[in-house]
Amino acid sequence: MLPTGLTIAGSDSCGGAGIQADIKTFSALGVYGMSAITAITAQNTQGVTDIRELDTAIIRAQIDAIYTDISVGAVKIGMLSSTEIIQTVAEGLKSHQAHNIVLDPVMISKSGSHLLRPDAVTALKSHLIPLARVVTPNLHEAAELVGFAVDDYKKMEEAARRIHAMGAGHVVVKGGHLSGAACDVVFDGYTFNYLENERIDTKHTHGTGCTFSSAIAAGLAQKMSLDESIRRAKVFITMAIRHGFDLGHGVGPTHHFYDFYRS
Ligand SMILES: Nc1ncnc2c1ncn2[C@@H]1O[C@H](COP(=O)(O)OP(=O)(O)O)[C@@H](O)[C@H]1O
Ligand SMILES: Cc1ncc(COP(=O)(O)O)c(N)n1
Repeated sequence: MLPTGLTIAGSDSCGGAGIQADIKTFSALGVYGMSAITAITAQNTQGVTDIRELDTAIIRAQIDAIYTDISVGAVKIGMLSSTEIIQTVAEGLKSHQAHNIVLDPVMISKSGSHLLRPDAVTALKSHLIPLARVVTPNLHEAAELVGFAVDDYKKMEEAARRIHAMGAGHVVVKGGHLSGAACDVVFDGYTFNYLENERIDTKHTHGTGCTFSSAIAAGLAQKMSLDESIRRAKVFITMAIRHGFDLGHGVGPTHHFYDFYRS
């Protein structure tokens, strides 16, 4: 039996982020990928041109269809778009006693489009953060969650502390948007750890957050410890960025299958 992972997220038509990035990541790391799609984006490497939220009944039906038949090793949550969708996903996961939930609190695409309505941040905090084994905000998302600018290591630590107090098991505040090293702050409720890596000089970072969070979920599905899952995810995202490529005319994707194609 392969370990199994479920992504609950939006579809990215150009394949670098969202559901598509998550399933590629699961597959590259040896996990059988499944999906519950929350919204469809018309998107390319230059931007998002349209978004359709799916109705909550079909979102809940996808979650129920999977959990009533299949044992799910870990869940990655990405784009949720609205308060109603957040409530539906939270109720669905609770009713199936879902475990190993990795919450990437996706808010704005790299090209600047809202993937979460600004009024839905409160619902994300009250309904989903308490269900998460780990939450992985970038600097902007951390700032929206805690209400102050997060732009240096001290503020990343303070933000991690506050998000942990909202009920998350672990918090990883990603430093992909810092100047200098690509260093993420990990907080387990007691101590801070730093995942440090040199910054790769590239503009092709479409889907980095999606890929990193689904790589953490893949590790949990494979019964790795959370710490080990986070460390392997950091290696995976670094290598995927290193092999990122020039697709389209804008911000290209990372290469999820860099290792497979090499061999
Ligand atoms: N240029 C880069 N070089 C190396 N690592 C990066 C780079 N950009 C992002 N990362 C890493 O990729 C992961 C995703 O972070 P980030 O890009 O901040 O997420 P998001 O896509 O949510 O904005 C983090 O581990 C971050 O440190
Ligand atoms: C459907 C969808 N979900 C998430 C993202 C965020 O992408 P990134 O990981 O680059 O911040 C995206 N662009 N599209």
